[in-house]
Amino acid sequence: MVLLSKASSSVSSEQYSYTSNCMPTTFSSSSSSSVPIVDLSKPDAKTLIVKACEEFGFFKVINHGVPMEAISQLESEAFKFFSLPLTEKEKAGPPNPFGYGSKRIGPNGDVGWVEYLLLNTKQEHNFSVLGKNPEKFRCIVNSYMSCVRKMACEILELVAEGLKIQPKNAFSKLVMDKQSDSVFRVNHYPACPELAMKGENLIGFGEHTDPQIISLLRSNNTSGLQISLRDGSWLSIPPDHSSFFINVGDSLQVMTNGRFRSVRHRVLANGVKSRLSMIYFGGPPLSEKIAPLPSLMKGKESLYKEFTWFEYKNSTYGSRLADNRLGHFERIAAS
Ligand SMILES: C=C1C[C@]23C[C@@]1(O)CC[C@H]2[C@@]12CC[C@H](O)[C@@](C)(C(=O)O1)[C@H]2[C@@H]3C(=O)O
Ligand SMILES: O=C(O)CCC(=O)C(=O)O
Ligand SMILES: [Fe+2]
Repeated sequence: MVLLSKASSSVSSEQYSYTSNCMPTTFSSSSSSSVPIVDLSKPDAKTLIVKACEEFGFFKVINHGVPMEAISQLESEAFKFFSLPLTEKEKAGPPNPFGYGSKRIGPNGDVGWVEYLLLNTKQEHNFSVLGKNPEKFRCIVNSYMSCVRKMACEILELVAEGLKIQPKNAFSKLVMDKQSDSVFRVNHYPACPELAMKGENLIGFGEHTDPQIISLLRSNNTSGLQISLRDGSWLSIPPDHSSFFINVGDSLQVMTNGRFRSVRHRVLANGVKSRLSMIYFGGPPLSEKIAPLPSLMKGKESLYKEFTWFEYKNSTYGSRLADNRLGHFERIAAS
């Protein structure tokens, strides 16, 4: 069921007692690059962001303005939720597409060493099944999301300024729109002690790109996140619980006509410590046309066919995690 790098083994822990299907895998990783760090309070932020989005589709943000209190309250509520008995957590599931999920990711057979809560940002959830004090959980999730949405807006305005796009809210207005189809996810990767003993790798969340515009990720201090570099090697991202990590999503790649790179990334589970991550996926309204901004075309053809976010999202949910989802929407260049 879950991928390990060497021989087969049976994995068991309190809530994870199942046998994994182990497949030999080689995990090459790179250590010669490091991730760009952007200080949002500095005047060079917009230039560094554009460069990072072009080169990596990924960067780390410091001085982000999200109060540590909002972060730690959510982390503590999330840990409380994930430590409930499985039967309690399953009351908030299955994720179709929102709710509690365990091991299965998406509707098409992907699996990972992860359990999660997937929420939409329009607060249409039945929070009454979310743990012991659902009202408290709801307040904490809402205040965290509004802080992170503000940061997403700030970053997207810096992107527009860095790319000399007018008006500067060309991207940010999409995630600030009341109809914005944004998603919020909390992932919990339990420690897998068997891995520590065998020195093996276990996929927590398989490789993929995020379909939305931008993703803002914060995790506790447990490693696991890797991004794919242009040469195909994997770069391990050292965890930093006080910073945020930003991913360019497929939609931003399209809106910049391929100038920005939607980064492939994955998570490996940890043998010793559990990882908790919270990700805000900033998406446009469903009816929004996703197309390159005219000012970025400079007489060039669009690399992509026209589509709405609704069409892209539908196609996404028919795909496997590792698929190249944008592939269907690329235009074949006329020679
Ligand atoms: C396998 C899948 C899970 C996913 C929907 C999909 O069919 C392909 C994209 C996956 C992804 C990756 C980024 C986000 O975590 C996510 C919520 C999203 O929008 O696209 C997940 C989807 C999911 O877990 O439902
Ligand atoms: O949990 C993480 O650190 C990243 C997970 C991820 O990439 C996702 O949920 O799309
Ligand atoms: Fe992701």
